[in-house]
Amino acid sequence: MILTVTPNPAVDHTIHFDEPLETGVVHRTDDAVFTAGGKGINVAKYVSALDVDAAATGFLGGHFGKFVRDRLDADGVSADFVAIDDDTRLNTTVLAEDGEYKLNHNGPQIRAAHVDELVETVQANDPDTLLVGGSLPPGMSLSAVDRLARAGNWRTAVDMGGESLSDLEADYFVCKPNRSELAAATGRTIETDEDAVAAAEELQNRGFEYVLASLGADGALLVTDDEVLSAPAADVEVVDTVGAGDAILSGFIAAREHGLDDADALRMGILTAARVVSVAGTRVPDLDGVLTNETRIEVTTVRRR
Ligand SMILES: O=P(O)(O)OC[C@@]1(O)O[C@H](CO)[C@@H](O)[C@@H]1O
Repeated sequence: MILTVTPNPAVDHTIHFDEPLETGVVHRTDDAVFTAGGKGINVAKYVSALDVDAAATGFLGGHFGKFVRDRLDADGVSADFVAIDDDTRLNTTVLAEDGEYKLNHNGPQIRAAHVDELVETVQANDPDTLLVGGSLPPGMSLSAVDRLARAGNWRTAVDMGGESLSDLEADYFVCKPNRSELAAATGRTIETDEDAVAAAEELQNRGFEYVLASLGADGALLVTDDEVLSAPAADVEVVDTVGAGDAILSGFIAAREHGLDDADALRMGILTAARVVSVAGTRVPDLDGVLTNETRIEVTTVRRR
């Protein structure tokens, strides 16, 4: 079973405008989508839709917290969250003619007792795989992530900001940096494909079993002990890119749970992301055909290690 931890869940609010945004103008729309989000929650939703036994935990409070619980319930994702006093945040994505704007709140205050309760919740669920995803809310330190990773016999995946990746100390199964997180984690400038490979390899050498680097329109890289694999992005019409990284990681983790090899896991990540970017916000798209690899994605070996 996979348990995802989202320390800082969100109601994802996605609104669309057929015009560029301008200061001093009231833009109006009737196109709004609300979903339960936060990186770990998205992974729980997507892997559940890929036939993997999954549950979600983290901190939830207030009306938005109730919204997230209700939506997970409606999506059939089991939830075991620690209740907090302050309100879960609302994150807004504005899709305008001039681009995609992502506006994230820092989130509610977390106390030490909440973190203790979270560790106990994870231990009670005793997953095979734990995933910690997204930003840390005020009051929760990075050492709490190492504590979660070390609190039982699970393998732990992380999807966190680049600087955080370089400061983690426990052993981790996989991390999923995007291009800027790779740069932040390694201090390297990433301009070419070769730069991305070198940075992902450097990160893998620091003790991650796998580094799954999501490179947007350039697809993704998977670095293992033995090789570096690369896959292009699928050719689809993109509505918005929110949740794309969570989807790549979900496809990868789900494939591993289904016993598929590294190349198929990378393929499944790409295919899951292609479906997620084709719908607004972080709602669960139709994932039929992803498990059976209906659209073939060419995976190439960049080099053996
Ligand atoms: O502020 P964080 O925790 O880094 O990211 C949160 C978030 O932007 O990530 C998800 C998409 O990956 C969204 O569901 C959510 O709003």
